[in-house]
Amino acid sequence: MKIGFCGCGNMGSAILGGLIESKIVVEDDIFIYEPNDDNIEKIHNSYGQVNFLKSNIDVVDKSEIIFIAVKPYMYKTILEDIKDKLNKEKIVITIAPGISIKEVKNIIENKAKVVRTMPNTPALVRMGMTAVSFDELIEDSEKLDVISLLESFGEVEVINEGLMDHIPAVSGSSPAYVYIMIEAMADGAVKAGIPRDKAYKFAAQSVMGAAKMVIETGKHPGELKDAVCSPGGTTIKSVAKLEEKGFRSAIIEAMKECYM
Ligand SMILES: NC(=O)C1=CN([C@@H]2O[C@H](COP(=O)(O)OP(=O)(O)OC[C@H]3O[C@@H](n4cnc5c(N)ncnc54)[C@H](OP(=O)(O)O)[C@@H]3O)[C@@H](O)[C@H]2O)C=CC1
Ligand SMILES: O=C(O)[C@@H]1CCC=N1
Repeated sequence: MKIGFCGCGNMGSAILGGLIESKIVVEDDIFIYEPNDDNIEKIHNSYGQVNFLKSNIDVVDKSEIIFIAVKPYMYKTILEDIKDKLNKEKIVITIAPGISIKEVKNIIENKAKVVRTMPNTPALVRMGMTAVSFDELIEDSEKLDVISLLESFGEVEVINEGLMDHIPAVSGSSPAYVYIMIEAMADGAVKAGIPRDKAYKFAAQSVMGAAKMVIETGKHPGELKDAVCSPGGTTIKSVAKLEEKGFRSAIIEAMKECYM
């Protein structure tokens, strides 16, 4: 499978890293156009055999599946640039919030098949969460190929495109909320005298373990929370303080802001 990247910054590099680490694609079959020299250097230092090309058009020419990994406002220009190199054998994968399959198909004049996704940066460590919606023209075998590709860097859920605008809040953007929480937990630990490097480890490992408990036990998060709260113990005191400070509603309100 020949995979192209039109742009390869934070999210493109995370997908690239996941694809290469999972070995679903070899470096030699990856084609990238990326104008930022710092990003090129970083990618080159990690994955020396990937092919850097001179334009997005060259990337499309060489690739079967193409990730458009640029900022949303650049999509229109880039899709217009590449459209003459597209054909029905090629699949364009979008990763931007707020851009529908229909809009993309209109810009490229229906010349290729389109897959809309919302990934997240933990793809880099193959712990990504990707939502995917398909163009109606995509055949079942092509859907399976795309899903396998996306699964190489994490979990995948096929969803109705009508829900796609709500996915950044819960998975595309949500790693940022968790990083803030880990940072805050580490600051609290440092305040109490725990060395900073250890503080990050305690905080991050606890977040990862708690997430794994939700996924692997299938228990309701509230039940898992109750199991941590001993009567009259330490946890219920911090839980009460979180409720007093509006922890839950802060998250729900933040998610509303995320909606495009
Ligand atoms: N970051 C994230 O967690 C997530 C991002 N996304 C989506 O991914 C997309 C990319 O975001 P992100 O990776 O964060 O952004 P970045 O800015 O990190 O990456 C975009 C890259 O595209 C490069 N670029 C600029 N112009 C062109 C061009 N004409 N052709 C090709 N590449 C170009 C940029 O270079 P330069 O720096 O020089 O401008 C940059 O390196 C966005 O649509 C975003 O919404 C989706 C899910 C999660
Ligand atoms: O902040 C953004 O707009 C992108 C989309 C999801 C995560 N990052």
